[in-house]
Amino acid sequence: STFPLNPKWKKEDVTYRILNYTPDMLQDDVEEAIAKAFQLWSSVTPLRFTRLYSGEADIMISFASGFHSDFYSFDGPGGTLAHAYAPGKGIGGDAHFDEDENWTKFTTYNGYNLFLVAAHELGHSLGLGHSNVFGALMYPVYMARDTRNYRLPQDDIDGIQSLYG
Ligand SMILES: O=C1CC=C(NS(=O)(=O)c2ccc(-c3ccccc3)cc2)CC1=O
Ligand SMILES: [Zn+2]
Repeated sequence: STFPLNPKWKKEDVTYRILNYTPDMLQDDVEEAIAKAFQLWSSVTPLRFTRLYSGEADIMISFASGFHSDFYSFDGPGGTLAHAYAPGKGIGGDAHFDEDENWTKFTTYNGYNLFLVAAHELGHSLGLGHSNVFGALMYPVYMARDTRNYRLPQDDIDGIQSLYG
């Protein structure tokens, strides 16, 4: 399902920028997790994602804790892990990750896999809502799973292609 009014990017070239980093991971691992999350979506759509290193990108990615100058403050460890805004100007498309979580590149049970959570949140940044299909990437419950050669579930492919196919 998609957000009401079905906002989507009206272009195929979408830019992103990583504004800051979590101390939980190597910067290279953060950049790789984000790039791989974007690749999941670009591999099944005409969308192309370009990383910017300054200025205003469509999708601004940041780590923050507690209040971080939007209306959805984070809540410390646990609870909300991240949130993202549907496509649009300004904060539209942006994705925020709760720095009070333990972010990891591995599939462990005492941390959240950044690639997996980013892939989910970027689904929202592209206009997807939640799926009711258990195991779908856009299913609203985080489940640790092997991410080494993770493939986008069919429900998520159908969802994104209904917007950008
Ligand atoms: O858009 C939002 C806002 C906050 C939510 N709660 S969350 O931050 O605890 C969250 C829960 C599950 C996920 C998730 C689901 C499937 C795969 C990867 C992550 C991401 C964030 C759920 C969510 O998707
Ligand atoms: Zn979600």
